[in-house]
Amino acid sequence: MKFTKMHGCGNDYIYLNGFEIDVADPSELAIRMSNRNFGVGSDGIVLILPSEKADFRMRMFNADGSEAEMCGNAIRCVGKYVYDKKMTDQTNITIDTLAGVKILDMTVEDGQVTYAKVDMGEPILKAEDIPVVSALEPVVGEVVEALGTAYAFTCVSMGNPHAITFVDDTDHFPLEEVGPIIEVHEKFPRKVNAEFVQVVDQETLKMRVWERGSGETLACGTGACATLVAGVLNEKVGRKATVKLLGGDLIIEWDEASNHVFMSGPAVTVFEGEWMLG
Ligand SMILES: N[C@H](CCC[C@H](N)C(=O)O)C(=O)O
Repeated sequence: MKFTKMHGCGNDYIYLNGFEIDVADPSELAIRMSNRNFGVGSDGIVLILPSEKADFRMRMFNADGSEAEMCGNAIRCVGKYVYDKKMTDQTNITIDTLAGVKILDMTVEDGQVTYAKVDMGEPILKAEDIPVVSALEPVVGEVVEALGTAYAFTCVSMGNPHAITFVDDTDHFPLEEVGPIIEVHEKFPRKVNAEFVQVVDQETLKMRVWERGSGETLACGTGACATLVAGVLNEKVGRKATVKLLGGDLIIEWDEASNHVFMSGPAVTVFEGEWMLG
């Protein structure tokens, strides 16, 4: 089975063409292909599929096999995939996801997509829709304890759940210890992606992320969007900022008039491969 390895800011996935192959159990396949020793190695897999509602549809599975509602870094790569492989000749396309239909505006250089701006839709702020067990509305300052420390989280969904807290120094934050505890905390009925954010200035945030189902990744597109929203709700940043991640930078804007969040960032194809393990 052919696959394409791509990444957005180092958040790397394996892309499978659902127009050509049929994957019987994508959850099980995600676990095997994502394994960095016995498989290809990735943060998960992404299926590119036909759609009745949009130009294409995507399904995304984390490294643990769980299916996520949406993936920001992956959707930019899906746009690149379908354009570069001439499945479309349009640079403005729509992609259906479990979080709804998203609109991409792609940049082409030398005949290939290098960058995309994605309309990620409106942030979801009601506790029950995120979901998070909280009496707060919006959920700003929900305290969650981990290893004896009380963290004040702001919770936002971009179709998938995020919990954001602000720290002094992301480079030296014990993410490997704290992240897994927050991910599965009882306050998050569908688990959560946990973002740890350092404010550099009114237009710049540094973020590390412990992703639901994948652990620490080098970047999280939906997480960067949720982080910007949390930054605005906490009056720490303006409505447009650069989110600096371990794997690269994303430009995020929460447009006041439309209430939509826009994410801009790169998409890279690393290699094409052949999966031999069934
Ligand atoms: N782990 C996430 C899905 C991938 C999100 C992230 N990689 C992105 O770029 O948005 C979740 O279970 O909600």
